[in-house]
Amino acid sequence: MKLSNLLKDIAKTVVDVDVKGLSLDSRNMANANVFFALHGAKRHGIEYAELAIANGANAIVYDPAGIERLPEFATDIVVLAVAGLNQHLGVIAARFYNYPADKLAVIGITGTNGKTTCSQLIAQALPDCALIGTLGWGDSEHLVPTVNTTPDALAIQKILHGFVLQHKQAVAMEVSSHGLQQGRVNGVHFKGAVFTNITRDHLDYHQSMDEYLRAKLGLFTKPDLEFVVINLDDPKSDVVLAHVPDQVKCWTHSRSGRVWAGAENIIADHINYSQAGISFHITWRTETVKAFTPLVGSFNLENVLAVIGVLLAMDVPFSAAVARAAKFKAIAGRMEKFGGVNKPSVFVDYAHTPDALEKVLQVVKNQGQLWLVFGCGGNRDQGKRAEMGRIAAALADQVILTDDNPRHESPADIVKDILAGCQSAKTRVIHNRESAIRTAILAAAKTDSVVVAGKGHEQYQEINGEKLPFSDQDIVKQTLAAWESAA
Ligand SMILES: CC(=O)N[C@H]1[C@@H](OP(=O)(O)OP(=O)(O)OC[C@H]2O[C@@H](n3ccc(=O)[nH]c3=O)[C@H](O)[C@@H]2O)O[C@H](CO)[C@@H](O)[C@@H]1O[C@H](C)C(=O)N[C@@H](C)C(=O)N[C@H](CCC(=O)O)C(=O)O
Ligand SMILES: Nc1ncnc2c1ncn2[C@@H]1O[C@H](COP(=O)(O)OP(=O)(O)OP(=O)(O)O)[C@@H](O)[C@H]1O
Ligand SMILES: N[C@H](CCC[C@H](N)C(=O)O)C(=O)O
Ligand SMILES: [Mg+2]
Repeated sequence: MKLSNLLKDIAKTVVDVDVKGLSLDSRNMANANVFFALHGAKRHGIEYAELAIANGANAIVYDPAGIERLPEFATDIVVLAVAGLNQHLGVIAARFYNYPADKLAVIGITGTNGKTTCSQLIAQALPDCALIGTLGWGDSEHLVPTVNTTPDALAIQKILHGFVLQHKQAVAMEVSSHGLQQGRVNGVHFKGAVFTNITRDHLDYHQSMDEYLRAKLGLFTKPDLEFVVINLDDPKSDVVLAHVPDQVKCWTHSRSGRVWAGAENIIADHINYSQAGISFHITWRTETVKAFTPLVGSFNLENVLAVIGVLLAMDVPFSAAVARAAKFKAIAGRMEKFGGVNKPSVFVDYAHTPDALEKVLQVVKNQGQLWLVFGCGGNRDQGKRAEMGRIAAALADQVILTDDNPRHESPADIVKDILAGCQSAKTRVIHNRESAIRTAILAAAKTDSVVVAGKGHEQYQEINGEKLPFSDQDIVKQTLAAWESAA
């Protein structure tokens, strides 16, 4: 394939090259000869062009933004400027991989919370459905880890191409607001788009909640979208629905009885939440049936309803969709329960936003004393810290503030920000996360509950750019064994 074909209607190529492969990272040029130098958040890829050339690049396509003076390259290197390159990259990669998304039913899921849960449940329910998201990409049983929830534009097309070769039928893909803003999903043809909710997060990156929502809306105006599934109980659902083009079929769900005129509405009522799961009645069109899912918490009912919406939109019969919900398996690091039965119940959960933390604590409340161990990530939204502190103080009986990926920030400063919302006798600080978890569990009575929030499935603690091995799940298991021996 020629570079001129890849860049058709995007940039004019005077000298052409045969394209062997694409890369946007000078450190990873294996099988690639075209290097895309992006205007990054921290630096410009052009700084690495020489290294890319040393590693095999013979064409450099760069974003002129942020470049004062272009370095001098050898004459046999093709050098091309493309304004707004990151927004074009997805289409360029889609062309290179022959539009893999057109051969798959790609379902994009966006929202502050619930993306991983919904995508995993969709993959559990649909045959030959692959995943791309926080837990990795591939089959749910064999996920390849990803750095980002939504990978970069080149990686996405390459992954989708691999799915086509493996004869996958569908893909459930988490679409983050960063991914949308940076054009990582441009060139992906989505069949369906799901909106879970929007609450505070990522205001370090987006300028305001309006900007954050604006980024998310980008998923609902993708060309050739066939259907959307919208959570009508989220206060911003009207805004999302208002942006959906007329020809796209709308599915909605609610627990409140709300319906949307002209949409296919799915309603849950007679809801009974328990530690064993959720039983409810579900109504679609004129049919009402009894339903059950083993997942716990009101937020998981929203996730399950969204997934049932996707299944219906994909022509799965209503009874089959409801039957699948009864078989859903819990997802790693999301309300993952350890202990219980003559031991404290310990929940490892990925709540790292105020809304998620509040919802998780509400689920576990009233099971003895409620212990909470959590912290907030460094180099992320600082404003959410005090809010999470306030929620912790309001809902938990004992709070231990600890470290959660401090990255390049001082752990003491992060905790200080959280403490602004929860300075009280019930709060103490133990920076070492292992000690914090051990302290909570060993002090808990057998009827108590302990929530360890924020890291869920993560297998590391990120400090100063280094990811040190660390697992909440492992520490919880070890400490529960120690609790039992001491009892
Ligand atoms: C702030 C942000 O989103 N950054 C993402 C962005 O990197 P960047 O623009 O900061 O890149 P940079 O470090 O400035 O480098 C500029 C360019 O030079 C290149 N480079 C850099 C170094 C080098 O040696 N050689 C080289 O070629 C880089 O590949 C890049 O193209 O583009 C990269 C490639 O797509 C992403 O991996 C990176 O995510 C970083 C790791 C990150 O932490 N992102 C988080 C905030 C994020 O994206 N989170 C969302 C949402 C999470 C959720 O709520 O679920 C996600 O989708 O993961
Ligand atoms: N629908 C929901 N509404 C509110 N909170 C939720 C919902 N679903 C899950 N949660 C909470 O949010 C946490 C993260 O859930 P999940 O991993 O599914 O979200 P996500 O959107 O993929 O998050 P991330 O942005 O980090 O990828 C869960 O551990 C739970 O505490
Ligand atoms: N995808 C989210 C995950 C946060 C998880 C938490 N453990 C943290 O590090 O803040 C982010 O990158 O903001
Ligand atoms: Mg996720």
